[in-house]
Amino acid sequence: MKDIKDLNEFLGAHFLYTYDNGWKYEFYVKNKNTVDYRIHTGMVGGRWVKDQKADIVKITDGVFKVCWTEPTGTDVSLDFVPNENKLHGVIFFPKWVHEHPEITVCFQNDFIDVMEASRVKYETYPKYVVPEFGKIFYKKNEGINNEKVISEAPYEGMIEKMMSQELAFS
Ligand SMILES: C=Cc1ccc(O)c(O)c1
Repeated sequence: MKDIKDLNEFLGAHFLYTYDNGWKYEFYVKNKNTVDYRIHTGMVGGRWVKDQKADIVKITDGVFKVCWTEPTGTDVSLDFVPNENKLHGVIFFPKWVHEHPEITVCFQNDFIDVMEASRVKYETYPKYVVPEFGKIFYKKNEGINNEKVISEAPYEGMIEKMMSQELAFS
């Protein structure tokens, strides 16, 4: 991906990054109000989501904010600085996700009813807030509404496989 400046260049971006706490995430900016993501490692490693509605804006040249609230009650705010291969993310987990992360480790789209029932059944407060810087180690524009970018569950070795395929095709 070349250096980008405007929102239209951010749409379609596909990123892999590692937060400073070691958590590895994959993120696809599917279109102007939708994201897909996969969580490779961390408290909810194994979770993946398609078609999450989000607010996506340009803050200034080359700096973009993406934020949303999830069916679990988790709120997320991400600031991407792709030209510097970095981001800052804040995840606001409800108490229940911190205490029962395994309930959310699934393809969420097939379990929206479980997420909504859990957020009613279990406690929300105090929230578990995780603010972290992260380093982007892969970035590519895949075009908008590309269903192939995030299309299967994360598994051990997936990132290494993706990176080796990328090298082979570059
Ligand atoms: C909880 C979802 C999510 C997705 C992508 C990220 O980078 C996050 O920090 C959280």
